[in-house]
Amino acid sequence: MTAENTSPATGSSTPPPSPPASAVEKPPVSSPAPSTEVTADPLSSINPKEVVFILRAAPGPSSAPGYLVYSLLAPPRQNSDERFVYTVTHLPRLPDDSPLREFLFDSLPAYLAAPRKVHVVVSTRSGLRQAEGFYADVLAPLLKVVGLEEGDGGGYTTTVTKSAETIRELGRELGREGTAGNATVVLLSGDGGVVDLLNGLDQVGGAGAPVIVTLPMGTGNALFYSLHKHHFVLEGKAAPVRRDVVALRTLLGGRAEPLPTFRAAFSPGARLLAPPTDESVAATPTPTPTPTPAPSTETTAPLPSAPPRETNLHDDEDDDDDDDDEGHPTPHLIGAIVLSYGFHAALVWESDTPSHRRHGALRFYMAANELQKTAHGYDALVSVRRPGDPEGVFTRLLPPPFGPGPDGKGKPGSEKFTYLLMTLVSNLERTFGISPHSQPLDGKMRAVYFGEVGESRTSIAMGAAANKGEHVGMEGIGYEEVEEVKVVVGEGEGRRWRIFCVDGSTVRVEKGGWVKVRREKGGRAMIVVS
Ligand SMILES: Nc1ncnc2c1ncn2[C@@H]1O[C@H](COP(=O)(O)OP(=O)(O)OP(=O)(O)O)[C@@H](O)[C@H]1O
Repeated sequence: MTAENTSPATGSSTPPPSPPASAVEKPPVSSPAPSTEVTADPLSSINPKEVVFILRAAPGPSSAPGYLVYSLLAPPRQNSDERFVYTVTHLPRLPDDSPLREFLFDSLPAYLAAPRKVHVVVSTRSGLRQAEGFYADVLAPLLKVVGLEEGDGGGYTTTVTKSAETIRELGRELGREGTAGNATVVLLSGDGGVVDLLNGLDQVGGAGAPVIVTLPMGTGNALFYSLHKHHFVLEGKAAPVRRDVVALRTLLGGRAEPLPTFRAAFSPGARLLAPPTDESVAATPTPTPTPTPAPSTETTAPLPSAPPRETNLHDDEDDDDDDDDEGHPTPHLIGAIVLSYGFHAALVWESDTPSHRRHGALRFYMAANELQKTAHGYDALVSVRRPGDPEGVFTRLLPPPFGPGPDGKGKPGSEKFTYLLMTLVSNLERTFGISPHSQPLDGKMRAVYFGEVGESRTSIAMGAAANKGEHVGMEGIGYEEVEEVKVVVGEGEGRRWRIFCVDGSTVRVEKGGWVKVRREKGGRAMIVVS
C-alpha cells in the first residue's frame, strides 16, 4: 500500500505545493506531506502524456521522500471561464525502467540559467486571449518550482503586451542596450510575437542573437507546430501529446538552434496594416463557423468600408540592396514562417477581425469559405531565383497547367495566380501541412502556388493541405525550392488584392508595388526546440 498526494493547482485558487530541495538549488523547498488518502498504485493515476516534469523529493521533517510529478490537465474550453490546472502527484518510488524517468528534472537549461537575462512576454491579444491565464495559472508557478522567479537579481522579467508595439519595443530595447545576445525571450504568443520581436531587433540592428522560446498561444502557431511536428504524430487512434505539454517540456529541456529567416523588401509606399476592426468590415456577411467549404456562388464579399489603420514599414536608409530604380529607401520586414500573396494573404487579413478571432483557428476556414467564392485570379509577374542560380538571375514563374475543375470554372490558360506562398516551415497549423518536404530548421525556402483554378479546385487543394499536406503532387499545384522570389503586383484599383502576408502581418503595396523575398543565412535569433 502506498500513499498518494494529488492536488490540482491554479495560479490563484490553490497555491502549488512546495517543491523538493534535491533537484534544484533554489528556492529552499520541501516536499508536501503525503495525504491520508491511500491508493493501490499512484503511478497508475498518472497520464504520461500530461507529465511536464518530475522532481526528486527529499525527505524532510514534514515531507516524504520520493518523486513529485507535475502534470498539466486539459486546457480550458474555448471561450469559457475555466482556468488552466496542473496537478502534483507524490510517488514514493519510480521504478528504474519507468518511461516516466525521461521527465526527471535535473537543472535549468543554459538558456534559462544565469547569466542569461530571461524575459517572459505575455501577448494579451494572441489567439483566444489565454496567455495571461496560462502565465498566472501554470507558467509562473511551475517556473518557481524549478527555481526561476520573477524579479531582479537573477529572476526573470515579465512584459504584458499593451499594444501591437510592445513586443517590437522589447526587441528594439534589447538591440539598443546591446543585450540581445545574452537574452532569452519566452514568448506566450502566436507567430506574430516572433515576427514582432525579430523586426524590433532589426530596427536597431547588430545586437546579437537572442534565444526565443515559444509557448504557443496564437491561432495557427505555424512555427511551433512545424518545429515540433514529430511530437504530434498520431499513435494509432490515440491522441498525440498536447501542444501545451510539449511546449513546457521544451521550455525546460530543449536545445537552442539557429532560426532560419527571410527578408522581404517592399516597394516604396508599402504599409503594414493593423488588424481590421469589426466596424471596418461591418458590411461583410457574418461567416458561418464551419471548416467545410461553402457551396459555390459567384458573389464577392464587400471590401472593408472604413480605411484600415496603417503604419509605415521600417525604412532602411543604409541598405542599398533595397533601393528601387529611383533610389528611394524601401521598407522591409523580417520573417521566419511565410510570405504569401493572393488567397492566403487575403484570408489571413480578412479573418483577423475580433468577431472572426473568437472562433480560434476556425477563423481561417471561415474567411477561406467566403474568399474562395470570388475565385479571384491575382494579376502578378512572379520570378524566382532557384538554388544554384547565380545572384541576379531570375526566371519567370507561371502557374502550372491544369484542366477544368469539377465546377468547370477554372481558367486553364490564365497566367494569373490564385495562390502563391513562400515558406520556411512545413505547417500552418497542427495538421495543415503546406510544405510537407520542409524539415524543422532546414533553412530552405519553398514556393507553393497555383493559378486561376476556380472555387472548387481551390477548396479541394486547401482541404488536401489541411490533411497533412496532401495537395502536393495534385494537378495544377506548383511546389519547389527557391532562393529568392520577386512579385510585381498587376492589380489596380482593388485594394483587397494588393496585400501580402508576412508571418501573419499584412502589408499593402501601392498600385504596381512589389516584394522581393530572399532566404537569409540565419543569425538573427536562436529558437528552442525539442
Ligand atoms: N494588447 C494588445 N493590443 C494590440 N495588439 C496586441 C496586443 N497584444 C498583442 N498584440 C499583437 O497581436 C498580435 C497577436 O498575434 P499572434 O500571432 O501572437 O496571435 P495570432 O494571430 O492569434 O496567432 P497566429 O499568428 O499563430 O495565428 C501580435 O502581433 C501582437 O503584437
